[in-house]
Amino acid sequence: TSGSVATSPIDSSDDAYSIPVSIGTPAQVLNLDLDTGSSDLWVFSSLTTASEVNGQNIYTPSKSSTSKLVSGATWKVKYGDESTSSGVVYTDKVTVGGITASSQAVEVAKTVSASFTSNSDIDGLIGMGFDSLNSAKPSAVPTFFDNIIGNLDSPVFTADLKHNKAGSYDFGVIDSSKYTGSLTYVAVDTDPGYWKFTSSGYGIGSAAFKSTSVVGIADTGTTLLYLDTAIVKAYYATVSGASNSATYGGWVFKCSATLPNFVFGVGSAKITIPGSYINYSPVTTGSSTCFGGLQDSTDIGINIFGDVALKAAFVVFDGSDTPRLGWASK
Ligand SMILES: CC[C@H](C)[C@H](NC(=O)C[C@H](O)[C@H](CC1CCCCC1)NC(=O)CCNC(=O)[C@H](Cc1ccccc1)NC(=O)N1CCC(N)CC1)C(=O)NCc1cnc(C)nc1N
Repeated sequence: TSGSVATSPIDSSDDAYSIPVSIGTPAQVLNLDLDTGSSDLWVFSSLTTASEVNGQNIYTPSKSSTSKLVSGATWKVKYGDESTSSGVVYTDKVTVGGITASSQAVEVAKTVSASFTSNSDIDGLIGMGFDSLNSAKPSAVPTFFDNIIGNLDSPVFTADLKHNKAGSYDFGVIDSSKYTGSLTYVAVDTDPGYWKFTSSGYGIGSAAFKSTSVVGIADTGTTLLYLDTAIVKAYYATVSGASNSATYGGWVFKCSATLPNFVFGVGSAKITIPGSYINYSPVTTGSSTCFGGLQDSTDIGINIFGDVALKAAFVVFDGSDTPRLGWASK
C-alpha cells in the first residue's frame, strides 16, 4: 500500500507544517505536526486540563468505539524549545493519507505547557523519529511509521515541504514527479534516535563550495536551520548590517536586505536554499528588523536541518534495515 497527505504551513512564516489525522470510530480529525525530530504521537484531548485548551481540536476517547486504555502507561515529553506535555495512553484506529494503523498508540495529553496552549494551529504531534526517542513508560510504544511500514510497498516516507503553500508527505512510494534530477542517498546514524546524517559541505552565494563534514539531523519539527558558528558567521558577513542580537536571541538584519543563497552538500549533490527563505520573518509584527532563518547551533549541541532547509528539497526518509536519507532538488 501507499498513500499521500497534503501538509500546509500553519502560518505565513512556515513556522510548522501540519497534516490532518483521523483518530477513532467515527473519525475524529486533528491537525498534527509531523515531526521527524521526536517519536511520540500525542494529542490534545477531553482529558486535557480545560484551562490549557484554547481552540485546538481534541480527541475524545470515550466517543470512539475502537479506543482502548493502555492501563499503567504514561508519557511525558520535553522539546528543544522547552515546551512540554504529558498524559496517558490509549490505542485506537489512526488513518493518515488513506493508510490505517488499526491499533495505534495515541498518547492523550492531560497537561500541556503554555506554548502549546497558545498555538491553536497544532492539535498535537505525530512523531516519525526512531523508537528510542519515544517517552512512554513502562515501555516505549511504536510510532505510526513502525505500525504501517510492513504494509508499505516501500519502507519509506517522503517530505515535500513548500514555502507559503501546501506540500505533501507520501508513504510507501517515491514520486519522481516531485523532484528534479536524481536522489542522492546518505547513511543515517539512528543514535540517539533522530534522522542524523553528514552533509558534505556548504556554499554561500556565488563563493566556492567548501567541502567539510557537517553532522546534523533532518527535523521537520524544527522551523529554522541551525549550523556551526563558523558557517553562520561567514554567511552573515555577506549581509551588510547583520548582527548577532542578544535582544532577539539570534542573527538579525534589515528586512530590506538581499540575502545570498545557501548551498549544502549531500554526497556529490548540492541543495540550494534561496536567500529569501533565510529572510525568515520580522522580529515582531511590522518591524523592519528581520530574524534569520539560519542560526547558530552552539547552544543546541547538534546541527538541525529544519524546515528552512527541508523546504528547498525533496527528502526520502528510508526506514529499511539500513536507514538512509535521500535528497533531491525540486
Ligand atoms: C521529546 C523528545 C524529543 C526527541 C525532543 N525533540 C525535539 O525537541 C525536536 C523536535 O523536532 C521539536 C518539535 C517541536 C516541539 C514544539 C512544537 C512543535 C514541534 N523541535 C524543537 O523543539 C525545535 C525548537 N523549536 C522550534 O523550532 C519551534 C517549533 C514550533 C513551530 C511552531 C509553533 C511552535 C513550535 N519554532 C521556533 O522555535 N520558532 C518558530 C517561531 C519563531 N517565533 C521562533 C522560531 C528532544 O530532543 N527533546 C530533548 C530536549 C529536551 N530539553 C531541551 C531544552 N532540548 C531538548 N532537545
